[in-house]
Amino acid sequence: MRATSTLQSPAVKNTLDRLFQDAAAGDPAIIASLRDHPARNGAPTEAAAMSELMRNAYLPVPREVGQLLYILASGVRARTIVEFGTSFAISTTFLAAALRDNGGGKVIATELHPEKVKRARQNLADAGLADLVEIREGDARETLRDLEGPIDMVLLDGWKDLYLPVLQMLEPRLRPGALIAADNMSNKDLRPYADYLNDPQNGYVSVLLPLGDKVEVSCWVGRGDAG
Ligand SMILES: C[S@@+](CC[C@H](N)C(=O)[O-])C[C@H]1O[C@@H](n2cnc3c(N)ncnc32)[C@H](O)[C@@H]1O
Repeated sequence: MRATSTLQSPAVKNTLDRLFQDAAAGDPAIIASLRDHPARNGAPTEAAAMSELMRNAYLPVPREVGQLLYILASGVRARTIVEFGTSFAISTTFLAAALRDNGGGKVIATELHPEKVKRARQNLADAGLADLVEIREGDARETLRDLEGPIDMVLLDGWKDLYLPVLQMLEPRLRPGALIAADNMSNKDLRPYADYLNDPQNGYVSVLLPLGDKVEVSCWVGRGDAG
């Protein structure tokens, strides 16, 4: 009998359980070891250098945020989803599971660290979802530049200073009603992003959800003549 949701299939469930366990076992020590690093104390650090420091850290969305991503992608019957910041593909797995249940589509994912790209591809293969994901290795500002629309949904979960430029780059290809989920909104570096999304002139209706480290969920309504 078919499971009600692909999230309940043994391959997806077992893969997510293993990845969340590995993240819980390893991430706290990595993050603690970097506590005094200049990059964690506000000093500007180039995206690639930061990714190298975090090469073994999962930094995943929590399970409830993963569930939210599945719900949003299912709710808008997404076919094309863009993900900025893939790491070991935990969030990607939730998004791809929704695509499977929507009848197909593609997550265009992007990750800067080559070793993480390899591990993410393996994890997606283990979950039986590799056919629904294209991982573009490199800097999102380059890898997502030539993307074809229309885009139904975007997840922003890379380094925080790039949420706004990456979203603005994708904006011309958002379809009306596209959903944007931005994780880690409690990070003060995301104030300019929140301000932009909450200014109605910019074409979004937006709300902050108290899940995990806080998630901003926004709907692209466009910059038409609001009268
Ligand atoms: C918070 S983690 C992503 C976690 C992932 N979404 C999950 O739930 O499993 C952020 C990831 O974004 C990647 N990243 C940061 N800046 C990037 C950029 N400019 N282009 C592509 N990837 C980037 C980092 O290497 C890191 O692996």
